[in-house]
Amino acid sequence: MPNKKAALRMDGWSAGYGNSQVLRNLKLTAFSGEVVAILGENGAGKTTLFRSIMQLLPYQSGKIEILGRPIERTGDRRWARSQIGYVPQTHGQGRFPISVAEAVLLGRWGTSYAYFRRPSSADKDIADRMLQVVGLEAFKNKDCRSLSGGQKQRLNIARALVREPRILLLDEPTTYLDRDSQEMLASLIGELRQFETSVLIITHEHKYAQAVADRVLLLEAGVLAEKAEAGQ
Ligand SMILES: Nc1ncnc2c1ncn2[C@@H]1O[C@H](COP(=O)(O)OP(=O)(O)OP(=O)(O)O)[C@@H](O)[C@H]1O
Repeated sequence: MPNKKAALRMDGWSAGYGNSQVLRNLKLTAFSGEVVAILGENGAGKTTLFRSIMQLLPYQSGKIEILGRPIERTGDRRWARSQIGYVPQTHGQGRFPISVAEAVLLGRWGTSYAYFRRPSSADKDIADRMLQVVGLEAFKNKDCRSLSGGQKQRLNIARALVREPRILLLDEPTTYLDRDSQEMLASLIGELRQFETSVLIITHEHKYAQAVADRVLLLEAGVLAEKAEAGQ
């Protein structure tokens, strides 16, 4: 059951590229511990919505609040990004000869350790915990290049989770997954509720959205609308 603290609030939000407006007057609230799926056809503006939430687009108009804090200035934007975990659609992992555990630990880079600071035992503990959460514990010493597509997706999620984000954005997480892996991912998303993270998933798979989300929203030509209650 999601608690009713808003992790993200957008109101009257419009955004786009240069003179073109992609998102129009959008209103969106996502609560802590809630899973929200955003459905939309190609070009509907789903990625643009994620870019907006991550404060990567120039401001057009509207209000956005993360954990109750209005995001207005550069410092707010930097802080907002530190609260958000993003799992991209592409694998992105597996190009370097490092272990799965090391790849997950890299997710902590820039939080508690960076250039002249080594990862602490607390960093390593949280990396171990998230490896367990995503079910990759047995693979921790394996070369991350040897993982399957579904396992790489899990690794990406663990790497986002070690930053302890309050909002987790999953961009088309099922793209490279077979049915079994899709089901495993659905149960993993369910488990994420325990962290009181607000999970936003963009997808164009209606059935998957209904199965994993508490709420399903439909983005059509830059306009967001409530679809149907999940599970109906
Ligand atoms: N960097 C950009 N510069 C200009 N226009 C862009 C840019 N990125 C996206 N667009 C345009 O914005 C609109 C929405 O794109 P967006 O990538 O948000 O859609 P999407 O719903 O994620 O699509 P898909 O399902 O195909 O990934 C499209 O018309 C696209 O051409």
